[in-house]
Amino acid sequence: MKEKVYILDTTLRDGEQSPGASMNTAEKVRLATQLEKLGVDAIEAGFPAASEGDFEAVAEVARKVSNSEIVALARASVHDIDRAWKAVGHAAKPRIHTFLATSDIHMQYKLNMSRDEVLKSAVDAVKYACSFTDNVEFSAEDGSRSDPDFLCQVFEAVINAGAKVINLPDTVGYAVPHEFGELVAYVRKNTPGIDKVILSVHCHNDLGLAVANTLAAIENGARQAEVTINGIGERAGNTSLEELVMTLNTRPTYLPVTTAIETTRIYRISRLVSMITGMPVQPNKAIVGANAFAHEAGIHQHGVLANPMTYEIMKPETIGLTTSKLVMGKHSGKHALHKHLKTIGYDLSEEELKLVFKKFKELADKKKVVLDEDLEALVNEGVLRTADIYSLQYLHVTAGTTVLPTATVKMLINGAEAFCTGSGNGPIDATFNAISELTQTQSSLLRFSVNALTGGTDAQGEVTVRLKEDEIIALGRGADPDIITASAYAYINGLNRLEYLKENPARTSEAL
Ligand SMILES: CC(=O)SCCNC(=O)CCNC(=O)[C@H](O)C(C)(C)COP(=O)(O)OP(=O)(O)OC[C@H]1O[C@@H](n2cnc3c(N)ncnc32)[C@H](O)[C@@H]1OP(=O)(O)O
Ligand SMILES: CC(C)C(=O)C(=O)O
Ligand SMILES: [Mg+2]
Repeated sequence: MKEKVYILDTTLRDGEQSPGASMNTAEKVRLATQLEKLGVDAIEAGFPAASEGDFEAVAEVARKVSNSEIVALARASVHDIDRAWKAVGHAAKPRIHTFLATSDIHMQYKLNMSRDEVLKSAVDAVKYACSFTDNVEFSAEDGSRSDPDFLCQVFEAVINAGAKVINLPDTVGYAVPHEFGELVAYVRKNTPGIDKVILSVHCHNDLGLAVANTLAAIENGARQAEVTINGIGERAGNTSLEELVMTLNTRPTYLPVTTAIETTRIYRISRLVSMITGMPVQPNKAIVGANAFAHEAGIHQHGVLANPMTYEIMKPETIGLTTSKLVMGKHSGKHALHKHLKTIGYDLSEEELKLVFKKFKELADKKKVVLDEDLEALVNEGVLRTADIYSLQYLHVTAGTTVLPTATVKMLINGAEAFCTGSGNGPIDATFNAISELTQTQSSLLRFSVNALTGGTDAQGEVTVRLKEDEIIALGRGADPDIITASAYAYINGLNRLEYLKENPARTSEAL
């Protein structure tokens, strides 16, 4: 039988201490309701003495949530504890969390207090909080940099004063896993009464070790982990809930513990936190990053198509995603391209695939991600087309603030040279009018879009047009550093496709 590790989520308190991540009451309530559904044992909703707004938010969360404990943070002071209790006293399961620093540097420079004064103040605070509720947590701020014997002395005293949860924070993220694990073991061995309470840890990620330190602590007997969604929190953040829980879930024999977290809710709550706080999740973030279940390299994509477990240690469904993603880019291979083309409606023969694959690689060298629309154009161009009727030979455009935009176009039409001059509202309109005049076509332009294929003012411009003639629709695409030339290529490309589709109506639905 596995022992339970209690999860205290502090996204609404320490997470909110991320610069710019402040949440209002409605946002805190919305998140707290989702955290409750996620199955966290306790929600630290805020620091009621910090402001009227936070007091209100904690009080409202305490009204709305009934399954998870609602925790309010307070300094070791009568005023803060009074505010904390006023805010959470009406919760179905309230907890007061009071804290005081125990490291020499914090006591000397920040608190201006001696060890004896800190010991007394911690005991007084816990006793006062216990006059409201028997559910009191005490944290020794900067515990990991405190003298271990003094730490044990303070813990013993606050346990005797009534604290039910004893928290050992690595406030500044200075600990390393084996050392932090040893400190937890030391505290367990040298604090009388520690087995009657829950030993908790609260790690920060300044060295990127918050999750590793929390795991080391659990390995050594800690049974509450303080975490945040997406690992947000003061400075570099806190232990990330999703990384901790998914490590325990994915490696079930690593530690003999379990949590009550409903993992299939992880992805959506990660998105919600990101949306509410305005803090984007980095794409390569473990578990919830956009790339965590995305594969770009051809060798990986081939493996994943054969059996996802070749390159996926977790099923995407476990965190609430429907599937993993095969991203079409310059590292993709033929297997993935074939499969992807099928999903967007093109079942190509071996020969056709070879042709499109070559063009796909050329395009992928220029573009970061190849979109479905690009693939569609490649298929249309490479497979669904015969020799062009129209091609551009020459284009000269005059445009500016004081001249009528004019375009002179020379084309090859069925092998014969032809040229004419057209005018229009702008240089592209003038070019299109000249081409339309030369080709004597009646198509209408349904869409015209310009994208930069690369960055900077020297970017390749890519133009896409959608043309319609007699109920037949064709896409045209052209690329050139000059967007007027790119537009001419796209228009002529679209006209060639229209001609082809008129001759081959069976291909029409594929080209749409
Ligand atoms: C590690 C952590 O995450 S701790 C939690 C951090 N969270 C916050 O700070 C919440 C937001 N904070 C605030 O809104 C404000 O700092 C308040 C309302 C709490 C206090 O504001 P102020 O009274 O203006 O004090 P200020 O923030 O400048 O300084 C902190 C004071 O608290 C004292 N203090 C710090 N920690 C504690 C503690 N655990 N117990 C008692 N006093 C403490 C400091 O010594 C200092 O006291 P002083 O004013 O007598 O010098
Ligand atoms: C208040 C305490 C638990 C804290 O956030 C820390 O020490 O990092
Ligand atoms: Mg903290």
